[in-house]
Amino acid sequence: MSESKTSVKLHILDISEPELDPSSLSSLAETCKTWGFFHITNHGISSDLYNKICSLSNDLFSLPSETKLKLGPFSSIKTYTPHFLASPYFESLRVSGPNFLACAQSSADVLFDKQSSLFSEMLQEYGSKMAELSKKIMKILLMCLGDDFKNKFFESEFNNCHGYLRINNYSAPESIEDEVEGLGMHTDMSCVTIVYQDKIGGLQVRSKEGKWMDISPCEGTLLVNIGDMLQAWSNEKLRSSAHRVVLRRPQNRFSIAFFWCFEDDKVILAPNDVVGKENKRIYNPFVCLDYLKFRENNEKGKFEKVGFTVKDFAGVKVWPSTVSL
Ligand SMILES: O=C(O)CCC(=O)C(=O)O
Ligand SMILES: [Fe+2]
Repeated sequence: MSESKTSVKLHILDISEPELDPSSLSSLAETCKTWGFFHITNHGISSDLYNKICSLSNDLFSLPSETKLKLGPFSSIKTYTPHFLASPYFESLRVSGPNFLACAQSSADVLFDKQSSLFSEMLQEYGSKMAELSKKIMKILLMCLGDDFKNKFFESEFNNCHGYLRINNYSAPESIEDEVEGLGMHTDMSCVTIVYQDKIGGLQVRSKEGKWMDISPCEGTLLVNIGDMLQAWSNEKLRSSAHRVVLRRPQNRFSIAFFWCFEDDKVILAPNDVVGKENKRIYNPFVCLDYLKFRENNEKGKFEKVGFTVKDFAGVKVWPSTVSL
C-alpha cells in the first residue's frame, strides 16, 4: 500500500462562537474547497460519553460472529456490517435517528437476554447532540457560501435532513510491518459527516493531486467532512473528498461517524445564487434516494467505494468544444 508520511493541517472551527468574523469564514471556506475536512472544538460532547459508548459497544462487538449476524447483513434488521464486507478489519453497527434510543434498543434486544437501557440512552443523547451540531455546522457552511445564504436556504433546503450513526470497530492488524487498509477509499453520501475518532489515528484524505494525507487526531476536537450531497448542492464550492482508514498499530481502533443527510425524496439542485452568475451548473438535478440506490447497486452490497460517485451519477457531461474526426 502506498504510504503517506504527510499530515494535513486543517482549520479548527470554534462551534460555540455566536458570530464568526469574515477571516474565519473565508479560511473555513478555503479548507472546505481544498480538503472538505475540518475540526470543530467546544462541541459539547464529553469524552466521558464517548468512552462509555465505546466500552458498551465493545461488549457488543465481543460477541461471537453468529450472534452478531442476527443483526445483518442478511437478516431483516440490517444494522450490522460484519468483517469481510468492507474489509477484514472492519465491522460496524448502524443506529438510525431521530429515535436513536429505539433503534439501538432493538439491536440490543436481539443480541442480549437481559440488557439495561444505558447503551440506548447514551446513543440517544449522542445522536440528538450530533443532529444539533450538524444544523449549526450547516448554517456556518451556508454563511461561508454567501452573505445571506443562512437565512435564504437553511429552512427551505435543510430543514428535513435526518441523521444516522455508525459505530465502527477496527480490529488490530496481526503484523505491523506493513500498514493495512481498515476501510477502503470512499466518499460519504451525506451532506455532512461528524467523526469522533480515538487516539490511534489512521484516517487519511486524498488530495486533489491524488496524494494520501494523514488526518491526525486532534485532542478535544471532532472531525467534520463534506459529503456528496452537499458537494452537488453547492456546485462543488464544498468538496466531498475521498478518504480511507489505514491501520498501522497492533491496537483496536474505534470511531463513531454521524451522517447528516437530505430526506430521500429531496430533489438536489444547486440554487442559482449558489452557482453564481459567472459559473456553470455542474450537476443535473437528482433525487436523493436514486443516488443512494445507484451506490448500493453498483457496489453489490459493499462499502461506499469511489468510481460510482455523485459526479458519475449526476455530473453534467462536458463535451470537447472541437472534435477532430
Ligand atoms: O473511522 C473513521 O475515522 C472514519 C470512518 C468513515 O470514513 C466512515 O464511516 O464513513
Ligand atoms: Fe467516510
